[in-house]
Amino acid sequence: MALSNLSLSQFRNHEASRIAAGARFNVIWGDNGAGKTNILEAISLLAPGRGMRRASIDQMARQQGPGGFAISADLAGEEVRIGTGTNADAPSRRLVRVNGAAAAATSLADWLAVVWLTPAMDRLFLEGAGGRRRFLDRLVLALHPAHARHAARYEAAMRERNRLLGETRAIDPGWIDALEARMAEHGGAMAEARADTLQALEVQIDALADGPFAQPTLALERKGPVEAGALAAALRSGRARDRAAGRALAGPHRDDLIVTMRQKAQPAALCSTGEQKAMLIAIILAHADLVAERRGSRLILLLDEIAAHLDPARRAALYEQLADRSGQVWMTGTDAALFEAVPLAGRADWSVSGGVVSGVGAGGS
Ligand SMILES: Nc1ncnc2c1ncn2[C@@H]1O[C@H](COP(=O)(O)OP(=O)(O)OP(=O)(O)O)[C@@H](O)[C@H]1O
Repeated sequence: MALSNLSLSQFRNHEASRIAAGARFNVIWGDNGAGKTNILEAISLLAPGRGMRRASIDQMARQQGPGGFAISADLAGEEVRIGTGTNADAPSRRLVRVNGAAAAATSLADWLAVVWLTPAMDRLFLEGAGGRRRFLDRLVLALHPAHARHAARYEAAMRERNRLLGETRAIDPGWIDALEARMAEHGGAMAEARADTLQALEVQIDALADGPFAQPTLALERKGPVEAGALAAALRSGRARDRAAGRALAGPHRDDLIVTMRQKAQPAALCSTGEQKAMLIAIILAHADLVAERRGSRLILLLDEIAAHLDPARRAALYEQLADRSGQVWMTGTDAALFEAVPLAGRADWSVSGGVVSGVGAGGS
């Protein structure tokens, strides 16, 4: 599975970019601000969620354009075209189409899995749990496409419960019971999918042992019970506390992914930037193996500025490891020389300047 015929129309600084993507590697280079990351962000929007920048959708249409934007791509070998975007008259409303028919954004996970590493993730282990949870959920989604639907329903029920608990007028307790039952059902499914993913990842990480990348150990820190019945009971008994806090204090929306470097038995936050990045790379390589084993080659990897913080030996090792796996990889950087060691088979290179993309042949040849 790979994206082909990627099209960006009025998206960020791209007026109309068409990319006849390489089946394995797409290497994008250009100066700062050229529009490289914008291409990866566009691809990330072909998956459920807010995309790799978590930007608000109404900032994405090209400022100098007519309003609204469109992104689409063919799924090679599937005769399916997926697309997303907005209309000028409703700039905050994300529309999704599969083969021309309107679809829910969560349904995109049925088609392909998109996982990314971005420079902002250099701080993943140093900042709050939200970023780590989102990273984990991206990995989970690739194995459990229904995770997006469960998360969306869980969050909708939680928001409604938070609102009701904040009301000063008397609320029918049956209404809150129903919302808690919904949170417990979908939250239980989320917890199960996360636990399954972590367990399976651990096995794949073991199999990577002695590779060039630091070995991470993954664990989940939870706030509250996991099993649906116990979660429902915890929500019920926690109403007064949650009312005072203004939000639900127990549930999978507060899970945290805890990463430790095996070799040094050291929390990721204490490791060097390069070691942290190496652990993230080990996780995504192990994850790529897992996805290939369970779902075939449905993975699209977006590696923004991937060469930063990697010495030439680790860079070469990464390209070699990626070449040994299936799935399509998109990489960006400011300098073509950073990608010399990327294999030429299935590779296409693109130079970007001022939002205009030019194909330059594999390896710049
Ligand atoms: N809605 C928009 N309309 C027009 N241009 C936009 C919009 N949003 C962002 N841009 C422009 O896109 C450019 C940034 O593109 P992008 O982030 O893809 O850069 P990049 O090539 O990855 O650069 P770097 O190497 O610095 O990360 C900036 O010039 C920014 O002004």
